[in-house]
Amino acid sequence: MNDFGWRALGAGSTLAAYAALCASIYLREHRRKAAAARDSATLSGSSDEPPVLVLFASQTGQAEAIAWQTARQLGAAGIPARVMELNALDAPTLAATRRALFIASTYGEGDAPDGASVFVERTMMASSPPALPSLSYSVLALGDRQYANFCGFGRALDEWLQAAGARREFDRIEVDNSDPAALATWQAQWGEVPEPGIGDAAADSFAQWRLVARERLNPGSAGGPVFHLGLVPQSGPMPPWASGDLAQVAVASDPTRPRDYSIASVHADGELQLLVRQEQHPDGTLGAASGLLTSTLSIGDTVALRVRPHQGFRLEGNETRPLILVGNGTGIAGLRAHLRARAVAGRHDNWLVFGERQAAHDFLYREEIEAWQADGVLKRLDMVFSRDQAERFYVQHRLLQSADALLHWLDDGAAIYVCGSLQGMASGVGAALRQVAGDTLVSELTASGRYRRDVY
Ligand SMILES: Cc1cc2nc3c(=O)[nH]c(=O)nc-3n(C[C@H](O)[C@H](O)[C@H](O)COP(=O)(O)O)c2cc1C
Repeated sequence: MNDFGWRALGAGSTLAAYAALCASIYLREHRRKAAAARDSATLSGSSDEPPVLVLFASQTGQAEAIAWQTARQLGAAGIPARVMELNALDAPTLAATRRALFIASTYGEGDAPDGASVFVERTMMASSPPALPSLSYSVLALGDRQYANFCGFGRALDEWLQAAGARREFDRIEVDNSDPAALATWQAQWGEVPEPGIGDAAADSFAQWRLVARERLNPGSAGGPVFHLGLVPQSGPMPPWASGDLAQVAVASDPTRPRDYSIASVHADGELQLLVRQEQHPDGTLGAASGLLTSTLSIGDTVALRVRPHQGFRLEGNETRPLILVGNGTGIAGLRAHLRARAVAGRHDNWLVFGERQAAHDFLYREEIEAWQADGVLKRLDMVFSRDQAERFYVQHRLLQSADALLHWLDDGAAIYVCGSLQGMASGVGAALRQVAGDTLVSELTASGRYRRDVY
């Protein structure tokens, strides 16, 4: 599942049930975040009723979208609600809370998503965890049964809350991908179900996009073939997106699991570009989505696709900071979109640390990266080819070697963006960062949005 350029297993089909909603209302919702809590408060029957905390633990935004929708539903029922990322919650606030709803996804191998990692470290693993005798709570756990630790984090959170003495208001609900029944059960708990309900109107938001370009970028590679693709809508204008966002590709043979790809271009490019590694199964057949995109489709053919906001990997909030961009393989896609955005914005304080196998075959987007280096869009470039020397050497090793520079950039306020394989690369980069900068600083960077990951 590593580095095939898609993350279908995880981000697939619950998204299918949400992405249309998200696509149409996400930006509006984002702007309404501050207003939402206020709205719900004014809808409350009694002004001194403390708000219900609606807490989300999210990696790619699904749990967050459900949290906002749940808060709106509560507001409509006259119950004031306050939405918060779990990382923003501290033990005293939780201990003082009477009612909380937790919406939590699972990543890695049963781990918390990045949006909860600081809460796990500071509160769940604290040597003296808080006592929560006055808290009544419910958990909605998002996950995918294809993973061994189905809903692992949601379950761990539920158990931790029990152990802290909190009272379960409703039994934990576990959502396997788009399972509409589970989502409907969750909604039914919070009063009248709004129109549209969670997941409604999702299926029709895919549009047909035409493949206008396809080029293999790594001929001769020892790894799977990697293709750069260009797509434009078959009709109508291109929908907006920001660097960091994802594109979902629908697969006819597997309609409940659309595949997510990091968008490699910016809107101003006039083309939605993807970088796709062709996945080959042991029996020789190609991966459903990667095979469709890299082999079955011909130039001029169309594919069902939609843009998916990925708030957690956007540049928002870090526009004026130096950027350290770290990745491997097809992870260059998300980093390239950010670098193209930075070039347009005239921000040249960018450091790219990118890993692949061999310079001769795997230097993806070589001309572009070298041009950025030449014209200063990249202030620093570290290309790390693992197989060009006797000992395997990866991006995390380069970061360790460059500890002084890393600390210097962080001192200057840099934000770190990591895109690519979760196993091996992103986990190794996380460990290297902790080794160089210390656990406390890394937690602070995560909590303040200066350490963001698009990993799969
Ligand atoms: C790399 C990766 C690892 C995942 N690991 C698990 C897992 O161990 N257990 C599980 O139930 N779901 C797992 N998932 C599925 C996600 O929890 C699920 O897609 C969830 O709905 C995502 O919600 P979010 O967008 O709020 O983060 C994983 C997904 C990805 C992409």
